[in-house]
Amino acid sequence: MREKLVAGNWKMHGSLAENKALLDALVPQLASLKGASCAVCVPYPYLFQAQQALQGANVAWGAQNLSQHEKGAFTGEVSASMLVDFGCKYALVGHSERRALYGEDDATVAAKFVAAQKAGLTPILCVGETLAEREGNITEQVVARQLDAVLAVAGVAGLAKSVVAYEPVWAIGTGKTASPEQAQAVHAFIRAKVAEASADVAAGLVIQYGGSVKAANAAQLFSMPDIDGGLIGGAALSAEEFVAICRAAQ
Ligand SMILES: O=C(CO)COP(=O)(O)O
Repeated sequence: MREKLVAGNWKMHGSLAENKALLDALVPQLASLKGASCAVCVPYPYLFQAQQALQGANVAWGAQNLSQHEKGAFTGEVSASMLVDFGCKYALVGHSERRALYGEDDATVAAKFVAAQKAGLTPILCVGETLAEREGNITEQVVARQLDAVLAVAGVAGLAKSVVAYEPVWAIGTGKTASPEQAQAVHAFIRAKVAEASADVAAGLVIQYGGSVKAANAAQLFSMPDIDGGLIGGAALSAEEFVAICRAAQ
């Protein structure tokens, strides 16, 4: 049985003081979380603070991106091994904001996925369609293309050691959450596609939903058979909201 994972993506939010208040609230409230896992993916400058605050706690941590390169003359970039130095367990790869705003194509995302795994990180591979793609009825084609790019370089064995997050772009930050049925349909498609390569990997693959998940809608989303938790944006910045969402995953 898959254990649900709820991960908070803080995006470009936070300060040392705000983070301390949030992390100091999360640690005790999530200490009793059972039957589900949780994590926070913080901006690079706060990885040390997260490591200090969460060491030994029931909350893992990770990054929101990484370089596809191991080391070298890549000014401003951060490597997978640097994330490991700060105790990261996870690294988001291919978030729609990276794809849309920073031109990350499928091949780059796939290379980041491999780099993360090579260093021992668990990549959280973000996939999802834009509103135009959904309205054009090509959601499955888009998600399949994004998955195929990773399968081509990492294989289904690589996916086995990863998490997939389905995040319809039109639901991110908009308050327009996908209905549980809409999300379940794409999650089932993802699982069926992976099952073409390996039924075992598909059965064990954690597929998170992301896109305006809130405490009020989390339980209904997480009740769907192929939704294994959530990747949380705005609601992750509120201890009360994030704890409630994590508890809904138990
Ligand atoms: O992008 C997301 C998580 O990676 C979702 O953001 P929201 O929860 O704010 O819609």
